[in-house]
Amino acid sequence: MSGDARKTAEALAYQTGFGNEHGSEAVPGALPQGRNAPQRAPLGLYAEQLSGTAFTEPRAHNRRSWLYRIRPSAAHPEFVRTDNGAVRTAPFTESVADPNRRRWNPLPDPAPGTDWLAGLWTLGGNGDATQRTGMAVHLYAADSSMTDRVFSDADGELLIVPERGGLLLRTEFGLLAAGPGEVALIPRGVRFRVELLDGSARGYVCENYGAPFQLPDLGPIGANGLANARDFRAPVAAYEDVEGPVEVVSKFCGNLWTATYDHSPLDVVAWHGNHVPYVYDLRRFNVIGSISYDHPDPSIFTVLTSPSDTPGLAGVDFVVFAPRWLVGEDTFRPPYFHRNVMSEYMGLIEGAYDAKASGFLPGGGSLHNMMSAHGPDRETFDKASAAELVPQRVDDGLAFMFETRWPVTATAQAASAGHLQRGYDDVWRGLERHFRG
Ligand SMILES: O=C(O)Cc1cc(O)ccc1O
Ligand SMILES: [Fe+2]
Repeated sequence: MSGDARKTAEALAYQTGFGNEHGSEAVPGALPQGRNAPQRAPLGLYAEQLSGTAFTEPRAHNRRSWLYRIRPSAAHPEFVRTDNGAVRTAPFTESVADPNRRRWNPLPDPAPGTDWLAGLWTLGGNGDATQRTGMAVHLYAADSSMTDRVFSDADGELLIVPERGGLLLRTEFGLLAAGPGEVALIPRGVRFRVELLDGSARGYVCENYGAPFQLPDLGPIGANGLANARDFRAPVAAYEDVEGPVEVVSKFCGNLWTATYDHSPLDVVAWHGNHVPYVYDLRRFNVIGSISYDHPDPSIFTVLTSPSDTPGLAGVDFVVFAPRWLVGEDTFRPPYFHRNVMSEYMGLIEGAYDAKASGFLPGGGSLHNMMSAHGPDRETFDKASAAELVPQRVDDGLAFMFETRWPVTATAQAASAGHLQRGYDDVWRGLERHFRG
């Protein structure tokens, strides 16, 4: 995008807090006071509710916003099917679920003229979007801004994890900028356009079909810690008053549908509510870990969780491995060998990850499915077993994990991708026998 977009991103204003009632008006007086739906909304605007949860869900989980817009969203022609590109949706039936450990290199560069939506490429997932359960892992690689088109996803919310290149997200609620090291959360159904701040962009997306992401409970940690609510930033209202054809692409039950509006649907002049997009800087994560011995389970690094109907069992957790100190005494400090009933997709935003000496690349990813054995590679094991246990700062990388209760089935394109690494099993080859009876 132009330098103008960069300047816009730098000048962005935000309001802070996760899950609270935000409100904003781009024009003074546009936001009704004391009621949601006055007989005539201020300034001739149309009032419209956007519900992210059922009307009747418990107050603590209820998500909805009221939008005050130039035209109601209902004023549109028929949606028709359009090419799904490389976007796939659960249930994933193209291939069988595979117990093998898998690792991918970054996506190849996109063809010139690929925008964020055209550059979305589904790796796999689980559940069923029509049942609002499960999740999908997507990657994106783009070299162009979306122009004259916007996207929204009825199938789930989108957690966007940039790895390269800043994104300017123009949403119904206003503007957000997210670059590498930050994440953006776009709630189900919210319309947005992605503009590139650095000429090209690459990253990951967790599409969460299930309950909206929330902050994890803190239990004995106390009232503060992990991702602090006040570090989430929501936009302030900013609207486009554009007459002319704008394509609205909507993902609905696994397919992309398109309708051409005669105006920009990013025409919300004021809004209030808690079904809102956010940006969060992962470097603000308050990392908590062991100050005595042993390597804690990575749940201690949970940024956001999508709960299921079983307490403690997440449809998907978003977990970050942020810079931290390791001080464990008589402890094997990197991630341990393990087999996990949960399935783990990992990505790398920059640098390296402390369980893998090589081969796990920024922009790449690994999939360790339900019960598949994994952990430190041989080189990491050998090094960490012999390391002198002085306090050690781990700050040479930023990795993350989408951890989900169901196995992840890869799409056909992921299972046969040219960038799928061959011989990943070999990283655990040569782990020597030390037991002498
Ligand atoms: O597999 C991984 O690298 C993720 C992970 C990290 C950790 O610190 C403990 C368990 C775990 O699954
Ligand atoms: Fe793991």
